Amino acid sequence: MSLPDKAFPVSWDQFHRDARALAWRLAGANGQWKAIVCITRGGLVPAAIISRELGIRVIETVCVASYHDYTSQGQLNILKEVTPTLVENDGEDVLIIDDLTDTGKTAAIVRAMMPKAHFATVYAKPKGRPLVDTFVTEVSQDTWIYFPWDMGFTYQKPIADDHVG
Ligand SMILES: O=P(O)(O)OC[C@H]1O[C@H](OP(=O)(O)OP(=O)(O)O)[C@H](O)[C@@H]1O
Ligand code: HPA
Ligand SMILES: [Mg+2]
Repeated sequence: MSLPDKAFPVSWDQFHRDARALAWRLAGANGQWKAIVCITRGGLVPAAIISRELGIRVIETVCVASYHDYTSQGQLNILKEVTPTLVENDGEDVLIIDDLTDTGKTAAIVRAMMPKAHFATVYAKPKGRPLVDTFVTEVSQDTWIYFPWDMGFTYQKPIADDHVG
């Protein structure tokens, strides 16, 4: 397991604000979306917030798993495909939501299923950025984003304990 150099921890409050900021951007994008397809599991949380903000009540899933042991990506497994009615017309008027795009591999696979859909993530790293239509915050490729649903409270050492000089 290799840990990226930098950490970008996100609290529930910040995630809610960032997902709402994504909804504002999408509202300005003039899309008339008939459904949200969220990429599980990470896309479930922003999809709930965006569906509330944009009044989209049809929510579908595409179930993909790739990061098997923490930060190392393995084979991409599609555990469940999207319902065929949404794939018709190449996913026109469908909004695809995920929490982030990193290498862009997940986005590329799901985009290929619905090439005309609008793809949105809350966070994006440089490699994945070209694959998304709308996102809120970019972080560098050597940063790991820590989501609030993966975290718990732990003791933090004082900065001075590790500070030399
Ligand atoms: O751009 P990529 O390098 O493909 O990585 C991005 C994907 O990785 C994470 O999901 P993961 O497969 O870990 O599953 P999870 O959402 O169930 O945690 C994240 O939620 C994205 O879906
Ligand atoms: O930076 C990340 N954080 C959490 N999950 C992820 N899956 C791919 N990249 C990341
Ligand atoms: Mg995911």
